[in-house]
Amino acid sequence: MGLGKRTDYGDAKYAGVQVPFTGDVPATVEAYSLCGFDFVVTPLVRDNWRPPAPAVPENGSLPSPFNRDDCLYINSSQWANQVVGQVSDWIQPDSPDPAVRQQSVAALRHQLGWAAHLGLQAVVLPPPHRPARCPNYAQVLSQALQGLTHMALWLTVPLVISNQSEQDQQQGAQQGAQGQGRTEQNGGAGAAASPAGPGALDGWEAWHQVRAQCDHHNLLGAALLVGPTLPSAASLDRWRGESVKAVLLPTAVFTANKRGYPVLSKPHQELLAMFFKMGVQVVLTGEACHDVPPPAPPAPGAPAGAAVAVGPDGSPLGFSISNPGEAHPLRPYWDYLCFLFRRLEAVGEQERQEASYRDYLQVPLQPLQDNLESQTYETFEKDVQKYKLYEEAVYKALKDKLAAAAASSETSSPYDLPIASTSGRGSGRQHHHQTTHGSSSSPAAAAAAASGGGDGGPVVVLMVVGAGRGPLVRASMRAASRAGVRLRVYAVEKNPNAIVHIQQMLRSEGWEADVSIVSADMRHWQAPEPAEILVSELLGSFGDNELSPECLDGAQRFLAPGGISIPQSYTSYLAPATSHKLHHDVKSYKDLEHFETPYVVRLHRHHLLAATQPLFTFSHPNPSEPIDNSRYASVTFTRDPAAGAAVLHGFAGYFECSLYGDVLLSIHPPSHSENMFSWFPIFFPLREPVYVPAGAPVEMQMWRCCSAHKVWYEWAVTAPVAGPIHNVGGRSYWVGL
Ligand SMILES: C[S@@+](CC[C@H](N)C(=O)[O-])C[C@H]1O[C@@H](n2cnc3c(N)ncnc32)[C@H](O)[C@@H]1O
Repeated sequence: MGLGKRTDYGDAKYAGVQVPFTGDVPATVEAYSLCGFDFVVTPLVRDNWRPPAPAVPENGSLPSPFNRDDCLYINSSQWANQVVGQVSDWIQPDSPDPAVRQQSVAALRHQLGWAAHLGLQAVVLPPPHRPARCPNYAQVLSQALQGLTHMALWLTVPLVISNQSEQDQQQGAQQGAQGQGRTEQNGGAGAAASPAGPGALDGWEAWHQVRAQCDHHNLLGAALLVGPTLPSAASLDRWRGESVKAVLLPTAVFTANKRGYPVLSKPHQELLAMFFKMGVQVVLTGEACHDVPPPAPPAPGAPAGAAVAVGPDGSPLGFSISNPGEAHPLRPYWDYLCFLFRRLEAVGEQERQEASYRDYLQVPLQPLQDNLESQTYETFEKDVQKYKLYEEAVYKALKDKLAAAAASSETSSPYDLPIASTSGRGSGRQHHHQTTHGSSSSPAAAAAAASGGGDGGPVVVLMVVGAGRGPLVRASMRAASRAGVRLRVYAVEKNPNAIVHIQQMLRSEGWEADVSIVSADMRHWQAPEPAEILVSELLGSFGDNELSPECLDGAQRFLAPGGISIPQSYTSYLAPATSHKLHHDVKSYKDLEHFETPYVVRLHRHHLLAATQPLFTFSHPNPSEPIDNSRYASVTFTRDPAAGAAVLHGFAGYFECSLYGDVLLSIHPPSHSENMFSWFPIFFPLREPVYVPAGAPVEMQMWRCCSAHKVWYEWAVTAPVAGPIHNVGGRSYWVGL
């Protein structure tokens, strides 16, 4: 029935329970569903079942591997949705004993085949018995995965593996191998520095061994087995980017509170909260092992025979116990999971709206090369916070201009002011008529406007370049009104369709006299007068990737000496990232091009392996002569050794932008502008996942390349191992100039 009614954490609301082998699946499912659990995990065969000898009978027909009574038997899709199969725990495909190995491989194949035949949604696989080296296990799984279309394999991965059991396994393996006249190399995983603590192995290493050999197959996921001792928080974070399908939570991990109810330690609660938020389901394992007091007497008005359900602290949970399942010994564990799930903070409105974009690959916009659609502008314009920041930046710039003008007026004549001294409404309107009909305004009209009668207040020439449907014009007008300044605005936009919306805005706001619309490419427009302030928003998720530098280099011709560009500068940032989901989605295109394309993504199930590093900075206006917007950076990301080894799927990119003075507009996580949602991060994928040993730094190279008609990025990993340079010569992805 779900841990709660909330839907904001996806499938995490469905909890499962591991149960012994059952011959009567419907009755078992029913009993545990009365107790609250949504599905059961049950063995596919009886414990004592072993595969038949491999001999083929004389008549050529293959022997049936199972009898009806030996194996899980279901014949209804309803049960298939509520049953997850469990592969026998004794199976050891990498046993040093050849007989055990052969029998294990045969049993694993039989059981996987049977589970697929039943149409189960998933099966839980036993943990690799030799976590440091399990090629046979991986090979059988790999073969099975090739034939599967929907059934998932959930590999049990203990978060922490006892070192002793691994040593025993290795010794056994060496003895076995010597007996056969050959030796085996240690796979390395067992020898790696363990974030699991002394005397323990890192379960992540075992997981990585298997999934790497299974070529990162999407139907192979991890079922994380939680023990009483947890590894470091930094190492647990790695699972955020992995394909975790379930958390196996033994009843033995619970402690008892003062009233005897099963509860979890604070670190375990936090771990569970992390997985709930990732949408991961919990499966309770083991028998009830807490002495829970009998249910409290029924609440007044409750149905006859009902008892009140209470939480671990004894407080009523708001519902009555009126069915036998609620008196089930595992019920207090389920109640506690409900309690933890229900108390999670609600997902914010913004995050809820973005939920459908989570980990969804989008190719970045190219607003210079393409004309954006009205709906795209409409989406931009919903971001109130972005325009507030622009308004603030324009306001501060105007205030500084006024202050500078006032300071200079004390020492010189008013005609020297950096601000045009007057503006006549009549001249302004005329000016507007000229520009809306053509693609440029007339210098004569501008000169007339600058000297025209009017009310004698200060007038600042402000140009919005790349005005879209006009929201930055609106923000600038608001800032001017706050600062007590009159603006003469030029709204320059190369998308003729967007201009229709600006015209409408000017009419409805009565700004026709103050704003001139210019239908032109800012790089080629001949401005009738210099601008004191140049406002633009040409930023992509990586800052410069929508070609703001190239456009503003063209536009700065008409910025007055000492004029201000808003933004003043922007810097891109990168961090190495694990994201199984993104890697899989890019890979599913089955071509090179998609691995050499950066994507805009609302990153969700991902993990940053190290802190971000700054990459490329652009400042405006740019006084360099000639201007060179190509860039190269070599970046090293150091990692906390306690975080353990990890896998690198690509790089997450962000930008931070100084609009003016201290007004910052940022999607860089440490400084992200509050409530701003216009940009999702960017993701640069890698063709092959890279194993990063514990504590090993990641080094990458990134180039911003420019030619006459396009700009593109190339990127490569150079440590811990060198990999291919991606997108050489912009062969797969570029931004058109
Ligand atoms: C990201 S949109 C921003 C639009 C608007 N300022 C806003 O905040 O909603 C960038 C706009 O700049 C325009 N643009 C891009 N390059 C341009 C250029 N070289 N000259 C004129 N407009 C340009 C695009 O057509 C687009 O309307």
